[in-house]
Amino acid sequence: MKIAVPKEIKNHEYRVALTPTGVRELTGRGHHVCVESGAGEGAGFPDSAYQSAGATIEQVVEALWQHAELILKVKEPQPEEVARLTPEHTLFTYLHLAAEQSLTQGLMDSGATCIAYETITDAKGGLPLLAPMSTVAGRMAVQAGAHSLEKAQGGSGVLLPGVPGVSPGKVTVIGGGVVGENAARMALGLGADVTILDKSIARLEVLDDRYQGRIKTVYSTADALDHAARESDMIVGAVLIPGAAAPKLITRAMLADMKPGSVLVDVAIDQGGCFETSKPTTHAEPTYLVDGIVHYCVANMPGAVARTSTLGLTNATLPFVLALADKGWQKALADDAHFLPGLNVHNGQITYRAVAEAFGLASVDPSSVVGR
Ligand SMILES: NC(=O)C1=CN([C@@H]2O[C@H](COP(=O)(O)OP(=O)(O)OC[C@H]3O[C@@H](n4cnc5c(N)ncnc54)[C@H](O)[C@@H]3O)[C@@H](O)[C@H]2O)C=CC1
Ligand SMILES: CC(=O)C(=O)O
Ligand SMILES: [Mg+2]
Repeated sequence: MKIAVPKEIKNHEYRVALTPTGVRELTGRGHHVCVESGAGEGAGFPDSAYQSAGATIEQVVEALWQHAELILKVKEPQPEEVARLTPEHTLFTYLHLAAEQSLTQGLMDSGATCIAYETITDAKGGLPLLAPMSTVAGRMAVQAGAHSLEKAQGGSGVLLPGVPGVSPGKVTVIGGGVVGENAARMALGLGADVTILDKSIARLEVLDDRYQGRIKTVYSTADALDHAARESDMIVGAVLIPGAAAPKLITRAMLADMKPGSVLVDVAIDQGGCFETSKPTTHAEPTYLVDGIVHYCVANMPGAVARTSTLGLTNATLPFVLALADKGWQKALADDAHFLPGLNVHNGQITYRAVAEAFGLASVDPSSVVGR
């Protein structure tokens, strides 16, 4: 199969979808891999490393897309990339469509087959291609939030660990999944006073057992959210309803109850964000103020630590990439009930129900598309 790896073009996105190690696996099976010149540079992989692994290097981005059957990316396609997609392409990348109607429409109009990393499942009920980047984003959320608490960043001037004689800062994490647990772990390590809110009692039980009371767990209700807004120095938004738009849990009215200079870190921004006042920001300008509250809403947080993130992401994606290359998308998805929910758009139709529901559109069952 002809496989293409473009250089990512989103603001400050330095990850790459395939490492030279992955190229070696693919070329060893007889596939042809073409990498855009400089695609791996930001993650520490020069063109020469890809060439040594058997890839060809392409300087002209249009030619790279034109000759490809399978396109491997990291971030959702940007408008100029959507314009390059055709019905002959299979695209494998993060999509987060429920947050972006124009992208969804663009992918439908392209006729391409679009498979999202973030809706592939596993036998344990997890999201194995989202989890490594959620781990990174969760760990980064607290360092980004702690920096945002500094006065020069518009923050309240609270140091999360406190000092002897001064109480630590309070961190509330809404959603105790992969992002939430990793954020809480970092906040705990810094010495903050940490609380996790979740709708899942089963998940709160796991966290309570794992952290033996060092992290407080609270069932997420409107009252609990009000309390969190009043008391917290930092709130991390980490909820997910797979494939769907995030619920708005902290409203604009609640900002008035927060301490001035407190910080909201909305990691769930890639699914539209879980705070009413969130809007996507970039690494170039990561924060903004609303009613005196600092908002950090970067939608590609792991891109900033591209070396670690690329290695973590590609470890998880490689088995799926190999299946797509060896079998073609239809058989690869038909053979694997956990890979199948990755299919979001095919031949102009939405094949993931929560995405269609977000826009009041119809969806088709992915099984019917792959003949499963
Ligand atoms: N901004 C960025 O750079 C990145 C963002 N993310 C995003 O972070 C979000 C979280 O991802 P994961 O932790 O992997 O998901 P997860 O599925 O592991 O955890 C989500 C948790 O939210 C809980 N939840 C759902 N609705 C809730 C509600 N109303 N109140 C309280 N808890 C609720 C669930 O019970 C679950 O425990 C996703 O939107 C994901 O796409 C992930 C990686 C990078
Ligand atoms: C999950 C995601 O959107 C990211 O890693 O950028
Ligand atoms: Mg996005």
